[in-house]
Amino acid sequence: MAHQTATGQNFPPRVLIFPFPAQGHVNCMLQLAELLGLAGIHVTFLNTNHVHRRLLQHADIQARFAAYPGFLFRTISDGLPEDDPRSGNEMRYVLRSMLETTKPVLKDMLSTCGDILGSDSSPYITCIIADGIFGSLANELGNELNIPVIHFRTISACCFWIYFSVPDIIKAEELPIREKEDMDRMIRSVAGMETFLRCRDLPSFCQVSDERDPQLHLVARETRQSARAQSLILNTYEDLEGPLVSHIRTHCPKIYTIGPLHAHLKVRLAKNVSTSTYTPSSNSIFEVDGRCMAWLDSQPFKSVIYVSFGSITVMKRDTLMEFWHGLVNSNKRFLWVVRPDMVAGEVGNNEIPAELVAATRERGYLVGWVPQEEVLAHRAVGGFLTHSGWNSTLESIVAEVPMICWAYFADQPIISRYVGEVWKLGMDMKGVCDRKIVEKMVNDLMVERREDFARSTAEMARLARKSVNEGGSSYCNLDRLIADIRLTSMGKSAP
Ligand SMILES: O=c1ccn([C@@H]2O[C@H](COP(=O)(O)OP(=O)(O)O[C@H]3O[C@H](CO)[C@@H](O)[C@H](O)[C@H]3O)[C@@H](O)[C@H]2O)c(=O)[nH]1
Ligand SMILES: C[C@H]1CC[C@@H]2C(C(=O)O)=CO[C@@H](O)[C@@H]21
Repeated sequence: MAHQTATGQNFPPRVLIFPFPAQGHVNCMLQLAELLGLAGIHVTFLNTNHVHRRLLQHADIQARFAAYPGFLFRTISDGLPEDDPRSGNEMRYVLRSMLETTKPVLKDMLSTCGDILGSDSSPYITCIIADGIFGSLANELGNELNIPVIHFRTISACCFWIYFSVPDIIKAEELPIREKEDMDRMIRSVAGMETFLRCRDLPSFCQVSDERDPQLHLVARETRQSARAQSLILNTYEDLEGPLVSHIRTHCPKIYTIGPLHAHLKVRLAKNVSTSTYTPSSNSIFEVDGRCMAWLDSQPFKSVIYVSFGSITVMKRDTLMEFWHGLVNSNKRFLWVVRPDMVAGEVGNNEIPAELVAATRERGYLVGWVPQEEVLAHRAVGGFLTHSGWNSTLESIVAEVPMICWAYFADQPIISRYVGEVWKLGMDMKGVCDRKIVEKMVNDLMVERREDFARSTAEMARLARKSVNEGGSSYCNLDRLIADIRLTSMGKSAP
């Protein structure tokens, strides 16, 4: 369905997709972009210069997205110097910088979008799908320019709901957390989580000792902005987070749960005749090293624990060494992603003990970045030691791989609580890292409790597959989203 401008010309809808510039956000927003592209919607995907340069370097995005008529990549500055670290806790500064600098630039681009953000066949942005963490910025732009705004929040519904409930938690005097307080203290004021939410499970930005903490207020404020957007997209599925989504619906009535997006995309690509000749490939901003797949091929069935802490985590060398000793002492085979920028530079002894080197040579494999979906789907992988990023969690669920969760920051502590306590898909190590705990948990996951987890992971994966296949909740919700984008685009014309 095309929309008609004041001059009577017909153009297809054009959606501007604008992710926060981190792997976990860009990844699933590119998956959504591809799904919209498959439906014939024209997309302008707006990356920061930094992310776009890395995507061009490490992924085949240009060729892949050229298959979708009207698909455009455009870039914008994140306001930081090129050599800014953009990892670990520094990511908070990327967010701050963008909230401070992006709006006027983007407004300018949108006001002249016939040239900059559009193409001849669809010159105007008819709908904005912005990362929900840019909630206020997107809503303001939408209001000023009269463009409908949809938020896509790339975190789990459980984390979204806690951010949304921050005013209630403060009102109930359950935040802030006083110094030296018992982190096992229960938080009772988040609806639906009364029986299992402890201080230590709160997203890191909520674990504050001062209720005026700017980080706390930033995430709460941006999250609440989603109630003012036209609608909200979540990368989750009803059988996983339905009860939480119902709570969110009391404030944000129009929600599309369309995940797990990576599995959803696979289903829709397989159905599409014109794209069935190619398989979905990487959206990586790191160089993918696929050589570990041959190593996995030579390992026994479900014998390998896969270890990865995602794209942002930075840890001290001491923590890395605890993981390493724990993995080696578990006597299990391991495949471990150690990004070149993952270990915080520390002066000191950089020598690796001989027993670790020998054991790693015998039954381990260290690599800078892997094709994670393929790794998790490999028959040799029997467990995942993860930082509990939301994409990794969904990928593990779909692959039926049980998890050990070591949370680093942001939404990860609440995801790890859900994995361990609610969904029973693995064990929650939280932020503690001790070689004895690593060794014990790896053995529990891979041996002692293997059968229990095999049942729960198989069931949750079955429900995930059901949701993204024809007739499933995520499948139907995506169709609804596409229809709504077409409808709201009608009548939208030049700015
Ligand atoms: O060697 C690797 C390691 C990871 N990945 C992929 O990288 C993505 C990582 O995403 P995620 O697991 O969500 O972790 P982060 O990169 O840490 O993502 C950020 O964004 C997520 C979505 O908002 C949040 O849930 C996280 O807490 C936040 O840190 C996943 O798709 C992985 O498949 C690879 O392809 N190869
Ligand atoms: C650096 C973090 C700021 C917020 C982002 C986020 C979110 O709540 O949307 C989750 O984790 C991090 O990627 C982002």
